[in-house]
Amino acid sequence: MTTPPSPADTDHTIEHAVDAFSQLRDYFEGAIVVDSQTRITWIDTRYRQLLKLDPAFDPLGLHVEEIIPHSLLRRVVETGQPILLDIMNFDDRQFVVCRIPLKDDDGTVQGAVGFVFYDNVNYLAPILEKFEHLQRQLSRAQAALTRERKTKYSLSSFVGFSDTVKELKSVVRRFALRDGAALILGETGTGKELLAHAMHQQSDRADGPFVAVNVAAIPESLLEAEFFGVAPGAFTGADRKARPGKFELAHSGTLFLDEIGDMPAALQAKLLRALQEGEFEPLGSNTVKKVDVRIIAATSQDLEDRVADKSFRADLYYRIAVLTVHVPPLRARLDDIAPLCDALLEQTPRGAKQHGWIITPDAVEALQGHDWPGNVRELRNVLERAAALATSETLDGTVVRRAMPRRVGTSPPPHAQPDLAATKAGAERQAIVDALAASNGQKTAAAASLGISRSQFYEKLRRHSIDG
Ligand SMILES: Nc1ncnc2c1ncn2[C@@H]1O[C@H](COP(=O)(O)OP(=O)(O)OP(=O)(O)O)[C@@H](O)[C@H]1O
Repeated sequence: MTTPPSPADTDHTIEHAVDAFSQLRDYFEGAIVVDSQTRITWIDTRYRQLLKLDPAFDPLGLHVEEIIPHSLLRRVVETGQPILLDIMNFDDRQFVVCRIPLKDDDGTVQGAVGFVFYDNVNYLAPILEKFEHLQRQLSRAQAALTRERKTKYSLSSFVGFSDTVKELKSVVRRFALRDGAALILGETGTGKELLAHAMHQQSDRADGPFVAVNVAAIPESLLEAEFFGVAPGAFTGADRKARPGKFELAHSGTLFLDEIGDMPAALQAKLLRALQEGEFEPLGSNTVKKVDVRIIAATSQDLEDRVADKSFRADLYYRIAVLTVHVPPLRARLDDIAPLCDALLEQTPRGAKQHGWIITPDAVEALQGHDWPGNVRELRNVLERAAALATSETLDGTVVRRAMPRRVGTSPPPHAQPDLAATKAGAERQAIVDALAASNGQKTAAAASLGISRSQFYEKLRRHSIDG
C-alpha cells in the first residue's frame, strides 16, 4: 500500500516545478499550477493579466474552475494524463493551452500545470484561425437549425374567438400534455399544421425539435429513407454516407406527419412498429435504433373510409386516433372571419408609405357569404388578391367581391331569375355544406344526418364541386 504524500512532499514537488517553469517563461505567456485537489497554488502575473484578474484579487487556494470555467486541469489531475495541445475558450477569446500532470518520485499525481500560449505563437496562428472559422460556421449552423426546428406558431397564432375555436383550443391544450400520438382532422387550409406546431409548443417536448414531413409530397420510393434514414454504404456511388431520417431528427421532440392518409402500406407497417416499440431500422442496416418521438399526424381525407376500403391499416389508425382533434371548416365559424381578416392583413405585404390595411364591415359581410372550400388558406389568398387590386389601403366590399372566386352556388348574378332546377341545386348544395359543417367535416356523420348513403353523399360532393 502506498502512503499518501505528506503536505511537505507536495509542496516540494510543486516548488520544484514552479522554479523550472520560471526559467521557461519566454516560451509561454502564462502558467498556473494546481495541487491534487485542483486548488490554485501558483499563477504567474501574465496569466492573471490575460484572465483580466484584479491585481488586488488573490486566487490562491481557489478551485481552478472558479477563475477559469473551462479548465481541464481537474481531468489531468484525476487521470494523470497530459493534454498536450488544446484550445480553450475564455470569454470571447481562445487560448492555446498545454496541461501536464505533476508527479512525485513514486509517480503519484501531486497536481498539474497549465501553460497558455496566446499572441506570441505565430506558428499556431493558422490552426487558431481555422478553429475560430470552423467554430463560427458551426455556431451559425446550429443557430439556424435550432431556429428551423423550433415551432413557428403557438396556440395564440391560431386566430378565432368563436365557441368552436375556444373548444378546439382547449382540446389541443389537453392533448398537448398527453404524450401519445395525436391525429388532426380537417379540410384543407383549416390550420392543421399550425395546430400541430401549437400542440408541440404546449407540450413537455417544446424544447425538443419539431420536424414536419408531408407524406404526399415525397415520391413513394424515397419515403422510407426520408423517414428512417440510410445506413452507411446502403447505396453505391455518391450516397454511401449514413443519413439520418426524420424520425431520428425528431428525437426527444415531435414528428408531424402531414397527409398521413397518403402513406403507402409498407411504410404504414414500419411506422406502426416505430410507434409501438420506439425503434426502427435505417435503410440498409440490420441494427435497430431507439428513438423517443411523439407523432402528430394530420389529414384532410376521411381515414375511417380508408380503413374501410383497407387502404389504411386499422391497427395504425386506432393507434393514432386515440387523441383526435377535429378542426372545423371556416364556413362553420363565420364569426371568426373578421378577426382572421385583421390577423391575415397584418401579414399581407404593403407599400413602403402605407400604414396598414383596413377592411370595411361590408367587405367582411361579403366574405361571410362565401363557403370557403379552401378555408383560411383561401381567405388569405383572397385578401392578398384584394390588396393587390385595391387603389388605397381600404379594402371595401367592391374590391373584396372582385377578389373572390366565382363558384357554382355562390350568389347569383344580379337581375338573373334562377330557374327551379338551379334553386333546387343551390338548396341541396347548402344542405350538404351545412351538414358537413355541423359534423366537423366528418362525411359519414354528414351523410347520416341528411339521411342518404355515403356513396350518394360522395356523388353529391362531386356534382356540387364541394371540396370535402
Ligand atoms: N386559425 C388560423 N389563424 C391564423 N392563420 C391560420 C388559421 N388557420 C389557418 N391559418 C393559415 O392558413 C394557412 C393554411 O394553414 P395550414 O397549412 O396549417 O392548414 P392545413 O390544414 O395544414 O392545410 P393542408 O391540409 O392543405 O396541409 C397558413 O398560412 C396558416 O397560417
